[in-house]
Amino acid sequence: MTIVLITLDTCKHRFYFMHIFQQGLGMANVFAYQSSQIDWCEDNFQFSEKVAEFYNTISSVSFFISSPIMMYLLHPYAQKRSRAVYLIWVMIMFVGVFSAYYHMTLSYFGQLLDELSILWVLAIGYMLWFPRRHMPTFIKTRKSFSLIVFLAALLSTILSFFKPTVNAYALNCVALHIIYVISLELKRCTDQRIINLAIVTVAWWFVAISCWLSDRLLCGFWRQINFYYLHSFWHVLINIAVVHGTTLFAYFDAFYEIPETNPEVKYWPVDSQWLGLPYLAIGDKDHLRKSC
Ligand SMILES: CCCCCCCC/C=C\CCCCCCCC(=O)N[C@@H](CO)[C@H](O)/C=C/CCCCCCCCCCCCC
Ligand SMILES: [Ca+2]
Ligand SMILES: [Zn+2]
Repeated sequence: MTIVLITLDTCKHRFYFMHIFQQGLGMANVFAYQSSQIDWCEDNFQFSEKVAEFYNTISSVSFFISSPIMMYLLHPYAQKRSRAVYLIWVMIMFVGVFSAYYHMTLSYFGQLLDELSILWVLAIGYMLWFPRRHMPTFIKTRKSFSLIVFLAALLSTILSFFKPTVNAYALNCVALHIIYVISLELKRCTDQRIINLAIVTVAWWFVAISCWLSDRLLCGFWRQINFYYLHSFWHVLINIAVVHGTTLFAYFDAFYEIPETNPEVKYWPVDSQWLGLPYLAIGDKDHLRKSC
């Protein structure tokens, strides 16, 4: 009897919460097609009445192509360092699924799933890779740093319900902080391969964010020339930037935390910076340690 009452009570609160949630947004149904307050430049329902933005939906698939490849390539590093490396890429697969669902429906629920999954990937990235020596001095261990990041992500999750239109801009600002951290790391780095990787990472991000901003802010212009694919380009370009960025942070992390493994950046399938995807390999030979 008690269990039934508790269940009924929880359900009542859940419905009450959903009611406030929907009333607050002035929407009939958060799952409904086009209930999101954001609509990307691409024409809606061009090819099917089930898929709102076809190219934006299809390009989201790129996240679940890169993720299994990176999990496979990073296997030796994850074994030595932490299984959380796999978690990052599993979460990025979820980002891909939620992003596809969001662009397919343009629902408010889809938007939140997309944004919150990105927020939590970033949070796990910070917990795992934020360089120890740049942590505030009052934080003594990675465990306490992770707790603070966790609480900040939790608070941001709650805040994200209040003004949904600013969430994406706020997430993009985190990328600026990541670039700042990269610049701090590069100050003590003399390995030209790593410096090149950092430059290429920021370059991919720059092209990606230019597409994102242009799609958001200059849609009128792009529509005039019937070219509204910029957000789908962003999906692919940010995916490439994330592959490069995560490899860079994995390298910094391994260099300081597990130096005995001789970490080395390699490229797959061809070991060329121009033709391959970068990943962190665990070295099997002694090579000259450069300073970064
Ligand atoms: C100590 C730092 C550790 C860094 C770890 C980096 C981990 C990677 C994190 C995030 C994955 C981002 C995946 C992007 C998904 C895009 C889905 C999407 O398009 N969503 C849009 C709606 O469809 C939405 O408007 C976009 C919101 C903004 C997302 C901002 C992502 C920031 C990505 C940071 C990338 C870092 C790469 C290196 C930067 C120089
Ligand atoms: Ca649209
Ligand atoms: Zn998108």
